[in-house]
Amino acid sequence: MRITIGSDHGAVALKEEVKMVLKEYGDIEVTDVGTFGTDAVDYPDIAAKVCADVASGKSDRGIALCGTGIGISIACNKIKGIRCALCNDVYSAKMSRHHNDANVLAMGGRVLGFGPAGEIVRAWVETGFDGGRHERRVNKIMALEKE
Ligand SMILES: O=C[C@H](O)[C@H](O)[C@H](O)COP(=O)(O)O
Repeated sequence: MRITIGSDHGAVALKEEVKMVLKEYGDIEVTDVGTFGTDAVDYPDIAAKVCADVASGKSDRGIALCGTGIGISIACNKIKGIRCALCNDVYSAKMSRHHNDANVLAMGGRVLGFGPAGEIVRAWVETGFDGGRHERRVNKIMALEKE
């Protein structure tokens, strides 16, 4: 699996922790689009970089982080082809894959501790899409982009 990850200044430390979790798998190729320091950056710019990789197929999925996860998830969901789920718990992370086929995970660096965030990432990476009735609904979500 190829994953592009990015964060604003509010989640740089979390981004490093998430990368360590992804590295444990051994077969996940991670692209880090920044930011790399504590200087303030604008989360829509990071959302655009993460989602460009997912929408183009360069990456299979994306992980987008900011202080709360709210701003970057809103921005990601403006981009065609993206279904970004803001998840602060493992159940939501699993369901975002089972039912929504979320291709971008958002989390908040000022919300989550490293332990819970790691569990969320593992659940999200390891869970598949159920299809069936959920495929119909996801297709309707994607059709909304064309309106
Ligand atoms: O939803 C937005 C994110 O939480 C941002 O990380 C946050 O707004 C950045 O705030 P500040 O510029 O005060 O660090």
